[in-house]
Amino acid sequence: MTQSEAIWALGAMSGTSLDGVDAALVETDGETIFAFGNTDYRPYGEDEREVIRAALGRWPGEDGVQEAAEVVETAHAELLSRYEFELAELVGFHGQTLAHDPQGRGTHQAGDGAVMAEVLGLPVVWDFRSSDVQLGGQGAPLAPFFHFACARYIGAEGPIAFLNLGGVGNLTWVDPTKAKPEAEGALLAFDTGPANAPVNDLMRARRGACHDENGALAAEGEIDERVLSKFLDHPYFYRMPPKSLDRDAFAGLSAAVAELSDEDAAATLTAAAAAAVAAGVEHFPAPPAFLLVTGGGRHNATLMDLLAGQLPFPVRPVEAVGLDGDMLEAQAFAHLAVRVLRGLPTSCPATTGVAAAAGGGRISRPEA
Ligand SMILES: Nc1ncnc2c1ncn2[C@@H]1O[C@H](COP(=O)(O)OP(=O)(O)OP(=O)(O)O)[C@@H](O)[C@H]1O
Ligand SMILES: CC(=O)N[C@H]1[C@@H]2OC[C@@H](O2)[C@@H](O)[C@@H]1O[C@H](C)C(=O)O
Repeated sequence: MTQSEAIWALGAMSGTSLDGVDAALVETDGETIFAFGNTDYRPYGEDEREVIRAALGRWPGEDGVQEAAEVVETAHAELLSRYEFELAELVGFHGQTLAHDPQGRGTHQAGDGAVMAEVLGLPVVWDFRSSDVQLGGQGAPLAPFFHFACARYIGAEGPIAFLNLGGVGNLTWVDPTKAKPEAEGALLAFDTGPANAPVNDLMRARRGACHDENGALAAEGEIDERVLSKFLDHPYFYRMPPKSLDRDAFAGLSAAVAELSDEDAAATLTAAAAAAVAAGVEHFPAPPAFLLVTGGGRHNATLMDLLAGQLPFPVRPVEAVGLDGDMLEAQAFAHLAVRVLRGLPTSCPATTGVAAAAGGGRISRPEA
């Protein structure tokens, strides 16, 4: 594949922390990243966030879901039609995960790609996760196939790792010397556990804030070791990867800090996020040269310090290698959209647990 066969794809991600929509342009052929382009962000207003929050855990057709989908579509339409994205030839639209139960009811991302295709006048790739789940996979994480391309883009010569600290955390171990992402031994990826979501929920309930800015509140508290060790007894940590989580899978953790002071609760939830990552890296097939941290949690100094203290290899924000940690997931869905368009796989046994490398996603085109 040569650069002339690459296109500018626009990816959009509305993540589990419900803060807003990220969008980013990537020039890619779905295998090689040639360039990163413009990025932008559109936060949800408090009213919009409440509509989405009210629909969390719900499935298509249930109360509040259509309203949430409309909020998601409106926010995306506003963001993706901005002038700075005029280069876009294809859109990768993740939507907003409302519910994720791969072993049960499936996975549900709100937002209709066919509507987006009409509004934007561009082909839209969407519903990235369902077919993987139907094939027996976890439907997540999907960013690893993009991480493989990123590892090559930054010139990594051996195994490295990515950690996304969003609402939920997820780890990707990647060996970019393998021929392709679905090759044996190229990837291992899985969700680590709760990352920012429990801290955000605590801050909202107790302080009326959306997050613990820079981890300042957590830094003032004492970690409750009893709560932490009970958290680490959760069977999720003993399961072999691949494995994925629903945002609220660890609801008991928030209940366990209910009696603690604000400071101690924040410290304990932040320590839980770090401990989940430390438990996760035990599954790596070999030590990575370094771990690159992406997602909003890398702005939390308390969390980053805990990670640096607990992990046996260097921990750096992805900016250390010239990537944009606020936009990596949006960029991932741009890259994955091109893979879907070209019929390339987006998941494999080592990323979602699907039986064999699989493609996913639906393609909707504007009618005329
Ligand atoms: N300055 C900061 N200090 C502390 N935490 C921060 C800061 N900035 C962002 N965060 C945390 O990062 C979160 C947003 O992260 P991000 O945008 O990566 O999540 P997401 O994409 O919604 O989630 P996911 O990756 O799980 O889908 C915020 O909700 C907050 O908890
Ligand atoms: C079901 C779902 O939306 N999962 C998200 C969520 O947010 C982080 C983590 O949990 C990851 O599994 C996934 O997103 C990223 C982008 C992924 O698929 O790689």
